[in-house]
Amino acid sequence: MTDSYRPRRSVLYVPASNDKALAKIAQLSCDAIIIDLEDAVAPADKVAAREKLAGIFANRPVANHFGQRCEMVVRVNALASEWGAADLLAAAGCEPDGILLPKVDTPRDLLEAGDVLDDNFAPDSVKLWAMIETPKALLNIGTIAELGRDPASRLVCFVSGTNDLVKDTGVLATPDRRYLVPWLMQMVLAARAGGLDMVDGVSNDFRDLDAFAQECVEAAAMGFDGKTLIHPAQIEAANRAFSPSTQAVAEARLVSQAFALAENTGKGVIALNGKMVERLHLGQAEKLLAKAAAIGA
Ligand SMILES: CC(C)(COP(=O)(O)OP(=O)(O)OC[C@H]1O[C@@H](n2cnc3c(N)ncnc32)[C@H](O)[C@@H]1OP(=O)(O)O)[C@@H](O)C(=O)NCCC(=O)NCCSC(=O)C[C@H](O)C(=O)O
Ligand SMILES: [Mg+2]
Repeated sequence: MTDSYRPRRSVLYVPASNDKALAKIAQLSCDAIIIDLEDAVAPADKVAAREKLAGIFANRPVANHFGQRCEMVVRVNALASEWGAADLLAAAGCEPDGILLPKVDTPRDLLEAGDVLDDNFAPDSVKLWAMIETPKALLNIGTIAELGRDPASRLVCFVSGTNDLVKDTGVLATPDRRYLVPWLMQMVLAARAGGLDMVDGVSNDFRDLDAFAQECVEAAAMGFDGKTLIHPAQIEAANRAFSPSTQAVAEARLVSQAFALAENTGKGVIALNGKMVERLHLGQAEKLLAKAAAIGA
C-alpha cells in the first residue's frame, strides 16, 4: 500500500449504453465505477457508447451522495479489435482515473497502449488497469506484473475476468470457485510482486446476495483488495468484506502502541498478550490503520 492509498473494495461495472444505470452513479457508495465499452455493449452500439463518454465525464460527480470520491475508470475494447484504438483515445481524452484494458495477454499489450497514451497525453496522466482473463495472461502473469514497478508503464491495478477464464479454459464454474482458486491466488501473488492492486472478478448471480457476501469474505481472505460488481445491490457486502474489521483495527492499535512504548524503543521483537510481535507486524498494523482511516472505518 502506498501513501496515496485508494480504496478499491467495490468496483461497479456500468454499461456505457445503459442510460438508466448511468443516471444512478452519483447515488452509489462504491469505491470505483468502470464505464464499460467492452462486453456489456453490443457490437452495433459500440460507436454510440464511445460517443457518450465525454458527456458522462462532463457530468461526473465530484463526490457521490455519501460524500466519497469515486474513481471513474473506462473499460475499452481490446486494442486489437476494430474499436480499441479509437476507444483508447476517446477514453483518455475524458481524463478518467484509469483505463481498463481487456484481454491482456502479454506485457506488450500494455506497452502498446502506453505508447499511444505517451504520444497523445502527459506521462503522469491516465493510469492503466489490466484484465487478467486469458490463459496467456496467466502464463505471463509475472512479466506483466513487473510493469507495475515502472511508473512509466502507467499500470496500477489488475482485475480478474473469471467469466472469460471459464470460457477459454473450459473449467467448471462452481459456487465455491474451486477450479479457479489456484489461478486467482496466482494473480494475487503476481500483483503483490508488482506493487499492484488486485480486484476480484464478478459474481453473475446478482440476486443471491448471501452467496455473494460469502464470496467477498473468501476473496478478502485470499488477499484481494476488492471485487468487481455488476449490480448496485452488491456494493454493501463488498465494502463490508474488504474493510478492516473492528477487531483487526483494535489489534493493530495495540501493536502500534506497544512499539511506541519507551521500553520497546529499538527492539525488533516483543511479546504482546502472549504472542510474538515483530517490527514487520508493526508495518502491517500501520498499513491496516492507514487503510481504516482512509475509508473511515
Ligand atoms: C445484470 C443487469 C442486466 C440486471 O439489470 P436489471 O434487471 O435492470 O436489474 P434491476 O432491475 O435489479 O436494477 C435495479 C436498478 O438498478 C439499476 N442498475 C442495475 N445495474 C446497474 C449497474 N451496473 N450500475 C448502475 N445501476 C444499475 C437499474 O437501472 C435499475 O434502476 P431503476 O430502474 O432506476 O431503479 C444489470 O445489472 C447490468 O447490466 N449490470 C452490468 C453488466 C455489465 O456491465 N457487464 C459487463 C461487465 S462484467 C464482465 O465483463 C466480466 C469480465 O470481463 C469477465 O470476463 O469475467
Ligand atoms: Mg471478460
